Formats: sequence, C-alpha cells, structure tokens
Amino acid sequence: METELPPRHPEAPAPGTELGPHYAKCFGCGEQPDGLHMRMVAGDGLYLDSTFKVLEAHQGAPGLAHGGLLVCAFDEALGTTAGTFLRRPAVTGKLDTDFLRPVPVDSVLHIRSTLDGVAGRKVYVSADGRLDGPEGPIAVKARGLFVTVKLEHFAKHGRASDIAAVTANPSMLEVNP
Ligand SMILES: CCCCCCCCCC(=O)SCCNC(=O)CCNC(=O)[C@H](O)C(C)(C)COP(=O)(O)OP(=O)(O)OC[C@H]1O[C@@H](n2cnc3c(N)ncnc32)[C@H](O)[C@@H]1OP(=O)(O)O
Repeated sequence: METELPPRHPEAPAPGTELGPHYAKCFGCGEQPDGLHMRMVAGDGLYLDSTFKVLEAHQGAPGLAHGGLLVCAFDEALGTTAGTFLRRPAVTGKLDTDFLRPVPVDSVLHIRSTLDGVAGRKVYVSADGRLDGPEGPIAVKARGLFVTVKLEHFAKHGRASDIAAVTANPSMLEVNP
C-alpha cells in the first residue's frame, strides 16, 4: 500500500501542548465517571504522548486491567493522533493489538501514538504502551487503520439527543473544522 507522510497541519497544537477532550462525553478522554480520563500531549513530530491510569473500575481479572479497556485506550490515542495532525475527524476501521505484559490496577500506561501514513481517506497509525514510565517495558502495541469522515457522519449516525446537545453547545467538541 502506497502511503504519504502528511505535513503537520498548520493548526495542529504546538509541541508540548496538552490536548483537551475531543468530546466532553467521550469515554476515553472526557468526563465519564468510570472513563479512562486520558491525558495527551502533542509531540514535536506526528505523534502524541498519552497517559492512562488504570483504576478500580477497569479490572478484567483480579488486580489487572481488562484487555478491552486497554484496546479502548489505544483506540482513543490513535484516533486522536489522526484527528490532531490532519485536523479532520477519523473513525476506527481496523485495530490490531498485541498484549505483551499484564497491566496492573493503579499502574500508569504511557502511550506514544504515531501517524505513519495516509492514503486517500485511510490513515495508518501505530502505538506502544509502556509501564513504569515513558522508557519502561512495552506492555501493549497497536496498529490501526482510521478513515476520515465529514462531520455529517456523526449527525447521520449519532443518537439525536446527543447531536442536539452538541449543536446547542459546540464547545463540547474539540475538532470542528
Ligand atoms: C480529534 C478527533 C479525535 C477522534 C478520536 C476518536 C477516538 C475513538 C475512535 C472511535 O472509536 S470511532 C468508532 C468506531 N468506528 C466506527 O464506528 C466506524 C464504523 N464504520 C464506518 O462508519 C464505515 O465503515 C467507515 C466510515 C469506516 C467507512 O465507510 P465509508 O463508506 O465512508 O468509506 P469506504 O467503505 O468507501 O472506505 C474508505 C476506504 O477505507 C477502506 N476501509 C474502510 N473500512 C476498512 C476496514 N475495516 N479495513 C480496511 N479498509 C477499510 C476502504 O477499503 C476504502 O479504501 P479505498 O479508498 O482504498 O477504496
């Protein structure tokens, strides 16, 4: 597959900027009580550095993070990477995850997610998640294919009451190109 490495969008946040939630009700980065509350900082290339603290509600086995929630954290990081550097919303088409080490409750997963290439509407992204700090051992790796969509995608498919709430209060959304 031929891909291009796009330039960093001129309106992408400056390196070192902490991103706000892309949507106030997002499970990954928004205000949901049991959500992941991920924090993300723009890198100086086409990458983001994110952290996700594994909480009590995120368990799948005693004292360990649920694998599906870990996938959620990568979905969030990868989708935000695509959206941030292209300044266009992108939805998950495909997500492939390798679980290399168990991730305990109370640990912080340090995720670096990178935009690897673009082919038309397809955006290829990948990420590593490390334990014990940004240089620690890799616990989870992921690769994703995201597909850019117009805002109409959400208006067409989303629950009407949520679309109405966002329309009435656009500050609930970060990407509004
Ligand atoms: C700052 C913003 C932050 C955003 C963060 C978000 C984080 C969370 C992200 C999510 O969780 S999004 C929710 C989960 N994903 C979805 O709900 C997507 C559901 N799927 C769809 O809506 C559609 O299938 C989709 C928009 C992905 C594609 O439908 P389209 O009709 O618009 O496009 P089309 O099917 O023509 O596909 C466009 C290209 O993508 C390719 N493609 C689409 N899905 C694919 C797939 N699954 N695997 C491989 N390729 C895929 C497709 O082959 C084609 O390639 P070509 O351009 O080369 O022909």
